Amino acid sequence: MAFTRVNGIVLHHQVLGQADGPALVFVNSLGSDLRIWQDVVPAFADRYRIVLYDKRGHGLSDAPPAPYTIDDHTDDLLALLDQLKVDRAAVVGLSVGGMIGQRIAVRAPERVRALVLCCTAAKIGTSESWAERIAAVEDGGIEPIADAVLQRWFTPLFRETRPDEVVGWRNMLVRTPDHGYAGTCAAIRDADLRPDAGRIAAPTLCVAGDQDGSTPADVVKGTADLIPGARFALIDGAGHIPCVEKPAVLSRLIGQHLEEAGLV
Ligand SMILES: O=C(O)CC1=CCC(=O)O1
Repeated sequence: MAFTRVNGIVLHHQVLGQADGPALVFVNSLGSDLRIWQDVVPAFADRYRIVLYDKRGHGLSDAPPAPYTIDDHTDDLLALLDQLKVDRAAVVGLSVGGMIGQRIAVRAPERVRALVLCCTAAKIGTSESWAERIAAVEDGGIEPIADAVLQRWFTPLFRETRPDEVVGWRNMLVRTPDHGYAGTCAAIRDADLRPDAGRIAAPTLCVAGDQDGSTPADVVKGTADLIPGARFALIDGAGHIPCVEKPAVLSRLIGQHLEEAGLV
């Protein structure tokens, strides 16, 4: 666990694995923090230098006043990599984390060796849907929307058979600062990365969950189709957070992609 000041805010991050291995960065989703990667990291810790962090407004990182932009989040990641002296990294991003991954691949292509875009898209939702969500959170906090979010995060099977874990991940969600959450909703609302998707040069794998209620498989596939050479993979029995629900399957897909990209 470490804390670093970048762009005027403190970011919480962890560096694990092999100090001299290729860098592998994981970027979390809306309402989550770096703990969502805990069951994926062990598959890579023997070969990679792994960087986990809480993006602004989330986890133990600072939550400056809303709103944020995807470029704010991207600036934070670039500054964090500078601080850690990581010149180039493979980037795995979940949902809004995948939007940050797409943006860094366009803005700083020399720093991205490979990209895994998990349950994400170049455009997520509509301005109206995000405006509604921001208004709801500004009005009553995250608690009243939490159960609806959890329904998109996890499949019915996961929710029925692993209720204590659902409670734990729900606790993570509702403990996100309201303005950190709403600020990142605004970043997603305002981001349309489709015009630049064709400029992504990093080898890219797009992964979808077959029961994802937030970025359905056809939406993820639509983004894969915009990125030159991108591959698409579908995980059966997964919602929006396969790093929690299907970590072994996701780890295998990430590992194969990184090998094909020549990282190890
Ligand atoms: O809360 C959701 O609907 C899931 C989600 C959308 C963007 C993100 O990062 O998570």
